Amino acid sequence: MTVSETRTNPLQALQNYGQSIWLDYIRRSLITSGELQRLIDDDGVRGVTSNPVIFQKAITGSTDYDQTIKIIEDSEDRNAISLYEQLAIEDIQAAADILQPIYQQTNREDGYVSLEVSPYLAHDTQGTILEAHRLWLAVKRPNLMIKVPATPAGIPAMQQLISDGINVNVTLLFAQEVYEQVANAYIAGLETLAARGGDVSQVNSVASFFISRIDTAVDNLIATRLKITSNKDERRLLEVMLGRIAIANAKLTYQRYQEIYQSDRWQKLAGLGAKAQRLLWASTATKNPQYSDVLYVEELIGINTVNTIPPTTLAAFADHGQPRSSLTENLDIASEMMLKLERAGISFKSVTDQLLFEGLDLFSDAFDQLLGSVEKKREIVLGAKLDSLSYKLSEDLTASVQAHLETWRVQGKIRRLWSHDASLWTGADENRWLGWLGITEDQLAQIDYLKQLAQEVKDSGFSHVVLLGMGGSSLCPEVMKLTFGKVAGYPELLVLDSTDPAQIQTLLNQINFTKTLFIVSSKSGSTLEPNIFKQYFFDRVQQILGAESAGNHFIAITDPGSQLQHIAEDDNFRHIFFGVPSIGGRYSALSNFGMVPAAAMGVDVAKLLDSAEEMVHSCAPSVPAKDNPGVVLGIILGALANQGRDKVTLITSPLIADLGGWLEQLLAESTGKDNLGLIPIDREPLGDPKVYGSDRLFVYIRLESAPDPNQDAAVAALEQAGQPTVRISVANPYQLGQEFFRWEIATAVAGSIIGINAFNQPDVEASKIATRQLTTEYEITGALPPETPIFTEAGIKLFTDPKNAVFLSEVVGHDQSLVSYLRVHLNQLQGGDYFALLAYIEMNESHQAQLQVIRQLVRDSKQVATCLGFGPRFLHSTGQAYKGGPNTGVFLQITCDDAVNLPVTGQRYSFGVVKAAQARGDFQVLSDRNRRALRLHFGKDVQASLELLQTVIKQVLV
Ligand SMILES: O=C(CO)[C@@H](O)[C@H](O)[C@H](O)[C@H](O)COP(=O)(O)O
Ligand SMILES: O=C[C@H](O)COP(=O)(O)O
Repeated sequence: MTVSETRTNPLQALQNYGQSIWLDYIRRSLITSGELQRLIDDDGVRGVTSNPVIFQKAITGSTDYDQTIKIIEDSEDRNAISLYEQLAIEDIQAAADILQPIYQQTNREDGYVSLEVSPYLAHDTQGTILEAHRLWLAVKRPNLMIKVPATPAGIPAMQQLISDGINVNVTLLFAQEVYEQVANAYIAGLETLAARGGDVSQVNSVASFFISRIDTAVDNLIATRLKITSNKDERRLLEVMLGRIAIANAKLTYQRYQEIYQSDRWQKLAGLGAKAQRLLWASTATKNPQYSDVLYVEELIGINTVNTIPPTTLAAFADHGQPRSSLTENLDIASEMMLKLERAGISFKSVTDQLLFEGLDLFSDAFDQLLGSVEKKREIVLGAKLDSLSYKLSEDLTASVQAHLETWRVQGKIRRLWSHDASLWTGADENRWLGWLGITEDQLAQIDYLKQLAQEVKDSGFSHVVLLGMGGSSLCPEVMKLTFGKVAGYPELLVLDSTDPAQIQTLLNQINFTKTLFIVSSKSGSTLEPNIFKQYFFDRVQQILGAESAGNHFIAITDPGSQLQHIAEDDNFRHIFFGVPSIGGRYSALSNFGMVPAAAMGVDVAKLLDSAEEMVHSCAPSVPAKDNPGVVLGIILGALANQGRDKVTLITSPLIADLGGWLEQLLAESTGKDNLGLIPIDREPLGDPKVYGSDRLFVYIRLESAPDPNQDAAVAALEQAGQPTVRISVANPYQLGQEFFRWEIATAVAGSIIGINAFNQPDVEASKIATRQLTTEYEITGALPPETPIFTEAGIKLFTDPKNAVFLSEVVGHDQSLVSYLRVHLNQLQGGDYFALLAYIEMNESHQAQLQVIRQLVRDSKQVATCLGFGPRFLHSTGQAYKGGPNTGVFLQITCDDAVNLPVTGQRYSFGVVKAAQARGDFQVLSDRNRRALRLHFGKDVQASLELLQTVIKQVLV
């Protein structure tokens, strides 16, 4: 090319027409490769815009960011949104620095880079204001523009931000009327700033007016009309509008711009140095290949405008663009075009309303994808440090799960969960029970007191720590004890959660009072069992060590202001650790109820909580449903329950088997109510696939450091047989903290899908009341109300409620025997039912083994799910679902005469009486709820009675 042939770059030439070209694109390599600088130098680019779609394409579709994600994650675990923001902010800052000279040379007219607030805030004025301020402070560049959508909530936010001196790019503008609101809000914002004595010349703003999407939408409507009309005039009218409405709309809006910024009102601000809010043409890539690829550049050139252009259109215009002052041409035709549109019966208002709606969705969807992709990249970096989850479901079940996942994503339900929205459940007081969402972070922030406690207990030379508590106050400590065992250098943890005198005696045989630290743990501080445990053990310690020293052997964990707090203060307990009132017992594992006993037994709680925090980040509100491990699990649990697969069968590696006990409470007590919910099936012996019905979901929690090959084989066989399965991999026991959190989220989500309040326990309260009536009666009369068995054989007495007694005796007829009664009772089991043994006897290995055999016999014969609970501990756990959940349980309660008599200090009743009252209270509520329940009462020789029962059951099931 000779010198004379050298032609000015058409992009550069646009400056001569008063138009600035910005680049509608950002990506890290654009900056690091020097390409942005080249575009500035060669093509006259004077600004950069970004949006959620642009960042989604940049981060999802490239490896530009992977190394940075690794570096960040290696130093400190972050959640997806915080990772994304760091990446985006780094890019925005780098682009702002490159554009800084233009910002200065143009006296702050150009040289801006835009960063959009979260699209999830489009309907939240205050949220947008806060987020914009946060991003403004984080980016720390004067040539930043914060993008805010032109929604009814976004416009007032923009006005406020302008008055705060923050540059704003108002985006998603389609309609002239909305533009006018935006321009007025901008002017009002500047007026406020001026009235406050602020420097209005420092603030700048653009109004991003979308172009091509209008033609796409209108052309589609026209095409539909053309298909159905043969009227020539109408066809001509319609055809003439194809590809012309967007430009007409922009021209008329530009005319309004000129009028507004010539007004007297504006002139006052202009006199103070204010800059007009320029119209910025966005969405200017041609979408219809039949139109010129530079249509939305060539036709929109005018003084004091900006066109933000994506790279391909930029290159096309540099190649063959023909600049001319086009915006003010043929305004009459533009007006006519808009009138014609209305005349043709196409409502432009409906089109622009719809475009705004779709535009918001598009950005939200892109943001979801972006955050999902960042989460995936984060998971790759974390590897086995994050427990993984996979599932195998039938096609139907998969479709149902996918549908729920999509609903949760589209309706922003994870964000609603994290923002404590009670309407996700029943709209009662659920919002008051979500404190567990933030507990891991809070605990880590004050980890020192847990470390100090661990050191103090270690130094004190205690041989045992005894945890006295029930349900939510005992099950996590029990998981810690059974998983971590005795930690070298620390006392051994023992957990007492039974009023069975034999069980208490077994504990007494294990400890030396002078070397034992007791932890009385009760959130409410008013639960019967921990209260009488405290009375008993405190009295014993006082007797041995004297009144002065006893308190030194006691720690309390309770909610502030509880009765237990006052008792602990009066008795000079060594420590009182507090719970968080907005965390219910079963969600309290990662709070002091789990962590104080764990620290006392020498578990590295900082390590456990750090690991849990990784799962918290994965379940964060910013992680879309399908990538959110807690939500995925919850949706599977909820969706399958709603289709009759409500028996959540837990298979746990031997070393972490006790997690099942904790999960039982969480799932059953949270969801089992209103005749709905999940029935957890824990520790049921594994069987051949043919012994299971079609009411199960199997969840295999595999400890990768110590898996059980038998479980592996059984689960593989179940998958093979088409049973629905979820697999969770836990690399090592310290990652159990992750499961506590994942399952809490999952339970809350499942509860929402099932449609119940996941945070109350109405039927547990009912049996507490029934028990209290009985113990009160005992205190007055010295005896529990008399009761008569319906049948007795070999020292085993049968009790039931009057209705069931009539039913049983009618069916049994004259053939009265233990075998007959049990046969009739068990014959009530139908497909979809479950069988539960409720044993108010000492929970020890030999009793468990015998009851497990009975359970397995019933399961194999009836092909129903089976449960085993020891009373009274299960009352604070699965008891809720047995009474309040689906009425599909057939219950066999077992009680016994106590061989040991242990008095409760200060009471007329003994522990044995309390246990008997609990069993009777439990039975009474089961009956009140029309459950199918039979009670067997053994004599003192429990072992022998269990053996007999096993024989009888075998005869029943032949
Ligand atoms: O709003 C601005 C600039 O302020 C742009 O980044 C704007 O988001 C984009 O031009 C559009 O989203 C692109 O839309 P489209 O070409 O996909 O229809
Ligand atoms: O799960 C909770 C149990 O019912 C015990 O309650 P608590 O911690 O208030 O004593």
